[in-house]
Amino acid sequence: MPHDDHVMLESRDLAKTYYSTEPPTQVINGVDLIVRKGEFLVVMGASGSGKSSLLYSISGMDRPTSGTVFLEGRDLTSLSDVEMSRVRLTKMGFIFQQAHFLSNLNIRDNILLPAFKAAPKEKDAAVARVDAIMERFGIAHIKQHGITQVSGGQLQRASLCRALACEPSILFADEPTGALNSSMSTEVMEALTEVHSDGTTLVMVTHAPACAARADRVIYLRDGRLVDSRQLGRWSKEQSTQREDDLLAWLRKLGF
Ligand SMILES: Nc1ncnc2c1ncn2[C@@H]1O[C@H](COP(=O)(O)OP(=O)(O)OP(=O)(O)O)[C@@H](O)[C@H]1O
Repeated sequence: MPHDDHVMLESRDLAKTYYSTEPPTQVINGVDLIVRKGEFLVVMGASGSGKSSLLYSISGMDRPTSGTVFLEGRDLTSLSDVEMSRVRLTKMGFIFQQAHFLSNLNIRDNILLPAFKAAPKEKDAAVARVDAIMERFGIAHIKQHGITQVSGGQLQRASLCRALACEPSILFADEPTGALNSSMSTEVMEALTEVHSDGTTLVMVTHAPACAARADRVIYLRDGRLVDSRQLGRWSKEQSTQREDDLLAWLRKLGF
């Protein structure tokens, strides 16, 4: 099938079974998904429905058991581990619930690490880029701080800066606000909304309807199957309450 230039990521008949359990657990079951360039897609579903497993399988953090994943038309499932690592480093950004920063490095050096690894000969350019990103997301003043000297919201904004340091085509976020209080959560969602407005494609797993309401589209998983999808269109602050109410009504119908 020829590649459609508007498609960033596509999975076809994706399945994932964990064989470490007895009996093996099939957690993703025949997921066909298309993420368009510039789209902000949210994955929702009950706990254990397979959201993180889907995110890991489509982002090359884990290998699906069967099916295919294409990033801008390139079959990721056929890549070697080394090739896949390179794609993750240069084309993808990741944010998790916890920051996973090194405690012996300050915030800025943590953010710089992947950029230095991706292009060791272009360190000056990486420093300039990272300084600009930190300025933009309001954390330039904590550059030299250790990771225990900043708030949870600042640390997640630092995670976002690290994820953006290599200018990824697509950003994957797994419960990025899961460990934050509501004001810090809003802070991080504001930053993600900005990243999306810049044109970055975003795929985010969340349990929080208020965070999901910022997406262009929400998909719903049940027992590893994609059972429904809701198009929300572009987020705007004025319509945020209405969007959240609509989304909640849809989620309740699905048994969320
Ligand atoms: N490495 C693993 N080995 C075995 N089983 C796993 C593994 N990772 C996840 N599972 C199981 O797969 C199922 C789906 O897990 P997953 O984390 O993808 O769901 P989720 O929807 O993201 O859940 P939550 O919302 O609680 O984070 C769960 O039953 C989980 O226990």
